[in-house]
Amino acid sequence: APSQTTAAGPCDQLQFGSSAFTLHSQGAEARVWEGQFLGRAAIVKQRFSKKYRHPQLDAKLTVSRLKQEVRSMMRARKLGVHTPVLYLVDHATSCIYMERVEGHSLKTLLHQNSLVEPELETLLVEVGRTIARLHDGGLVHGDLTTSNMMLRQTDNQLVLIDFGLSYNSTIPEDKGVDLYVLERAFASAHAESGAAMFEKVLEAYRRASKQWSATLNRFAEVRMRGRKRTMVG
Ligand SMILES: Nc1ncnc2c1ncn2[C@@H]1O[C@H](COP(=O)(O)OP(=O)(O)OP(=O)(O)O)[C@@H](O)[C@H]1O
Repeated sequence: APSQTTAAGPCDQLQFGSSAFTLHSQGAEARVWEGQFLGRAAIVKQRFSKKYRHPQLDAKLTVSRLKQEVRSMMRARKLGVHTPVLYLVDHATSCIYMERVEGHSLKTLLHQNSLVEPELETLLVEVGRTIARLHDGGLVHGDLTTSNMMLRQTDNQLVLIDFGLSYNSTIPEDKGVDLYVLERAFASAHAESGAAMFEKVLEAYRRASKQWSATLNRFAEVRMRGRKRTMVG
């Protein structure tokens, strides 16, 4: 039963029933664990407290971020975007148990040059369509990078992960910033071909999104502001 979940010690161990989880990675606000959940490969994302924050404020923030992340994952799924299957939300330990997506991130695949045409083009088009689906549904991802997009080996589907910074918005500026973050990610992680790849993503977005005009106008403005900042700073 879910109530058996315990996080022993200062969160350096994680246990569900009799199965133990091993630490996969540690970010600034969350730890990611790997293990088995009811016989399935699982990832557990655990939010932890920030010592410098006021304890009560901190607890409230942790709870609201956890809820927001879960809601956003579910919302994306309703919009037809693939996200990890949600297994369990444990508020007692601030943990989200979810499907472990089998496969690699887009970042890894692009670095390894393991994608060749026409698969690469198909995938970039899918990225653009996926973001359009999120945005048209009023959801902004908040951390669109090629590390947060995975190609699931079992069905060759593009799966979006890490909804930790996602929020509801229909404001073109917010969507424009979302696209700008992805453009920067392509440019910095995939130097030679990054710009050309992002152009394909953008073209697919333009074709797929009903609100493309307002969003892409804002995106152009966000981009200009970004450039000015780089030139000054
Ligand atoms: N459902 C999943 N299936 C497979 N791998 C996952 C899954 N969720 C997370 N990961 C892996 O764990 C890493 C960190 O997860 P996530 O990005 O959600 O946490 P985070 O602490 O917010 O990280 P970041 O600092 O990148 O924002 C991912 O980059 C990915 O490699």
